[in-house]
This record gives sequence, C-alpha cells and structure tokens, in this order.
Amino acid sequence: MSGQAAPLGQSHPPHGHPENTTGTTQASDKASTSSHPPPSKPDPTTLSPGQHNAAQGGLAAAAASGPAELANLKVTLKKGLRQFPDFPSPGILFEDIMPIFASHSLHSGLIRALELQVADVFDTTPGEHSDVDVVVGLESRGFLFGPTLALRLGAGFVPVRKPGKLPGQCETESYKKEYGEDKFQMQADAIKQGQRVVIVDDIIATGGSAAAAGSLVKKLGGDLLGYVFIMELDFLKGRDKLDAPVHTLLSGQEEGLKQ
Ligand SMILES: O=P(O)(O)OC[C@H]1O[C@H](OP(=O)(O)OP(=O)(O)O)[C@H](O)[C@@H]1O
Ligand SMILES: Nc1ncnc2[nH]cnc12
Repeated sequence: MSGQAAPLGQSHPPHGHPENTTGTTQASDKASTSSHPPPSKPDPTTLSPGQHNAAQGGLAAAAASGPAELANLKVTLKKGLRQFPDFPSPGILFEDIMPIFASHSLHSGLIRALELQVADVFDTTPGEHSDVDVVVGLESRGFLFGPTLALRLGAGFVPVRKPGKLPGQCETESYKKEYGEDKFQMQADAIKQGQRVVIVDDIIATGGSAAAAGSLVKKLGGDLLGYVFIMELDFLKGRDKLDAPVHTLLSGQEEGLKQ
C-alpha cells in the first residue's frame, strides 16, 4: 500500500482516548499518541510487571493467568492503536497498528495475546507444541507477527503474497477489499495435504483478503482450522464471507466514517 504516515500532530488519538469519538483532528493529539501520553494518562506501551513477565511466554505464566491475562492484554493493545480518517482514500477510517510494533512491551504483549487466543480457541496449551502445523500470514501486515506466532506454536510459516513475488508454480485468487481490488498468490507446494492451518492477518474489514487466502489454502489441500485477526471492523461483516471459525483480539468501528 502506498502513502505516508501523517505527522504526529495530524494523527487521530488512540483508542480509549476521550477525544477518540469526534473523528476530528485535535491540537492536543501531539501530546496523546500512544508513544507520548500526557502525564495523567498511563502509558499503554508499558505493561504491568505481571503482564510483562507473561508476555515473554512460558507455561508458568500461562498457568498463573490465562483468560484474565488475555483480557488485560486486549485492553492494553487497543489503547496502542491509532486511527487516521480518510486514509488511504476518502471515507476510510484507517486503523494504524504500527505503534504496537514500535513498542517492545506492546509487541511482546501482542504475541503473547495471540498465543493465548490460539491456545484457547484451538484447545492447546500455551508454551507447548500446538495442534497447528502451519501459520499462513497475509502480505504485508500479516508478516509482522505471523512468523513469531508460528515459532511460539511450534508451527511453520507460509506467506500469501501479492502477484509476481513468489517463484515457481503458484495458485492465484482475485479479491476485493475495503479500499480496492487485488490478487493473492501462494506457492503450490507450500502446504502439504491435510496440514492444519491457521490464517492470520492484522485486520478483517470486508473479508475479501481473508476469503481469498482461505480459498488458496484449501486449493493446496490444507485443513483450515480458522482465522485469527488482531482487529475486526464489525460493521463491514467480513466474517460472513469466511467458512472457517473467525477469532479476533479486538473489535471496533461499529460504523465507518459518516460522509
Ligand atoms: O478485509 P479486507 O477488506 O480484505 O481488508 C483487510 C486487508 O487490508 C489490509 O491490507 P492491504 O491490502 O491494505 O495491504 P498491506 O497489509 O500491504 O498494507 C489489511 O492488512 C488486510 O490484509
Ligand atoms: N480501515 C482499515 N484500517 C486499516 N487497514 C485496513 N484494511 C482494510 N480496511 C482497513
């Protein structure tokens, strides 16, 4: 995707900020981005000691916490997101996940939350080899955390890429997304018959990208266990396009931008 990030002063405040309901740019935003909260607001990039230890992974932490730990992490991660109105085109309220990756503690909290979510919904034990054989990540934001999650699960990682990037024989699917059309490809031998696959991406909007990836996985003979997203834009009902279970850490945007 093209385009550049707006300067800090033009960014929309993070989720959880009191000004986040207006959809307008506020002068105070500069002091209230997730990396520079005002003194009165807790820094969402700083996890509590318990969260931080658990975010490093490991069975002891998981046994001590589980659902409560996941719930806490979700609250913290949501505050790390920023919104940009009319990006990349008018009418789109863009959810920016990059502050999560810019912060060591939020990044590690994200991986921990995904690990707990997968363990919960696919009935495995965090920190142990999971029932997932392959994590499939969608270009490009699914590449930011898919490989790390695959390592945590004891699974392989396979990319779904935009056309012309992968060598050898490929399968191709066209799709429509919230702001345009595109094609996805996977290498034809990337998944072995019957391998258990979880598809991951940052956001499900219309569901077009995820549906295309699901079709590719099935064409290759994979057993699609389900999808895991960081965030779901509920009002677009993208999950209705998917024919495998859908799990999301966060949801938002009950409505899009009002034009
Ligand atoms: O549910 P949908 O309407 O299909 O939209 C969701 C997709 O859109 C974004 O990717 P984008 O194609 O913008 O590519 P990028 O990750 O390379 O920025 C996002 O990362 C998802 O992959
Ligand atoms: N509103 C949105 N914000 C961020 N990524 C997206 N991909 C599709 N729609 C999006």
